[in-house]
Amino acid sequence: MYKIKTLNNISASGLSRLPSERYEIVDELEQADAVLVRSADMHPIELPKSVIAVGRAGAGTNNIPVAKLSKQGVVVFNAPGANANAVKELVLASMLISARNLHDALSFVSGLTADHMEETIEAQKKRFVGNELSGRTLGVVGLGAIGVRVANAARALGMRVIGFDPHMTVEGAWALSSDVIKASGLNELFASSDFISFHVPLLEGTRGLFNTAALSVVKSGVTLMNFSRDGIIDPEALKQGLNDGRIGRYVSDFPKADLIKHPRVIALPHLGASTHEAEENCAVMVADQVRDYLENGNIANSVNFPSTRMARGARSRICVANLNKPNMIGQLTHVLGVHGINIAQMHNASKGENAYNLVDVDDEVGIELLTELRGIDGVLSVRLV
Ligand SMILES: NC(=O)C1=CN([C@@H]2O[C@H](COP(=O)(O)OP(=O)(O)OC[C@H]3O[C@@H](n4cnc5c(N)ncnc54)[C@H](O)[C@@H]3O)[C@@H](O)[C@H]2O)C=CC1
Ligand SMILES: O=C(O)CCC(=O)C(=O)O
Repeated sequence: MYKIKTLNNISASGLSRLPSERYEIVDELEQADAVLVRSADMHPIELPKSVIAVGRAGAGTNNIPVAKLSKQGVVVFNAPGANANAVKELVLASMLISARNLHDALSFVSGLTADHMEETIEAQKKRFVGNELSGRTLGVVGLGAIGVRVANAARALGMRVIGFDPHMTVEGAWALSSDVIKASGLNELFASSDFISFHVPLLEGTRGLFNTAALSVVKSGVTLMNFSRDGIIDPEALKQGLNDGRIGRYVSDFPKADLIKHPRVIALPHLGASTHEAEENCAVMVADQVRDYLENGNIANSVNFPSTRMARGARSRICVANLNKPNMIGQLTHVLGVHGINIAQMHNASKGENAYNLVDVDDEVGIELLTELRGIDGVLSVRLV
């Protein structure tokens, strides 16, 4: 029986992919083989040795100590693109809310009384006159699963779209509307946009991507949309821009106590991926991936280990995670040879500092062999499935 611990609400459709004859959702982390998580902060959590996989039912993995888990051979999965449409739709909503002053208009109406209501509305509506999106420029920072969808949807609304992503994938480039202008750098994007939307992961290189230097080049009154992570926007630059009006609106999915009441701020409670569809898509994708890893050792959409898949072709499968350094395969196969084990089929792949091997064998595999494999310098984990 595999034991799964959930650290957040995981959609029932996802959990139903783990059949109850073979899977149990447990209360105690100490018993778990795998963890399913959304936004819970896992940095302070010490995972027990029993946990071999973490499935993030979402895109961002900055809430997970990925580098530390890699050293323990724990495979971290996410669900790339599974919630991208939900975020795209909220970005479109936030552009419309900002451009038509809907946030202020709604609170104006909710403060009205029945007395002279119609006259008051007709007299006051000029306070909320807005702009149309068509013809305005949207800058998209990060053209991955979400950014590409946002850029294409904005083009369909008649906007001019300029994008920046130094590491764009070939798939992303194929999916992006050919009308989207490629910015030569962030400054060009910042200087020419009426709306700027951020869709990058929070990494050391993206922390404070929007800072005082960026503020000095933006168009006055620009709308910033942050559905990425709080750390992407430098707090001092943000406050300065909001107070002097260079930032006309800041729409954020990551509210900060000192800014939630600021008249130029529209703060949402991290709602980007909160649709039934996205929650289901993410949970199903990540549950399937974790299941295939637990049962077959296959890896798909891991952020720390390479995608590695091999159809089952023999009696037993040995799964070895190791550091990506010379002579690891030589040492593994040597140990198998010493134990008289013939390899039926084998697959090796690497990703950054880590590598992973699936080794199918027809002979019986004893505990001594597994212990010897675990003893090889650079081996992170060994499993028999
Ligand atoms: N508000 C919410 O509920 C949600 C927020 N997110 C956030 O959005 C982020 C992006 O999500 P996806 O588009 O699904 O991820 P993705 O991995 O498909 O796309 C991220 C893109 O950012 C690009 N990038 C990285 N560094 C960059 C830089 N310095 N400048 C420009 N581009 C850069 C990458 O090349 C990649 O194409 C996630 O990491 C997460 O933090 C994602 C889903 C829901
Ligand atoms: O699960 C959620 O609601 C958060 C989604 C998110 O931020 C992400 O996928 O990166």
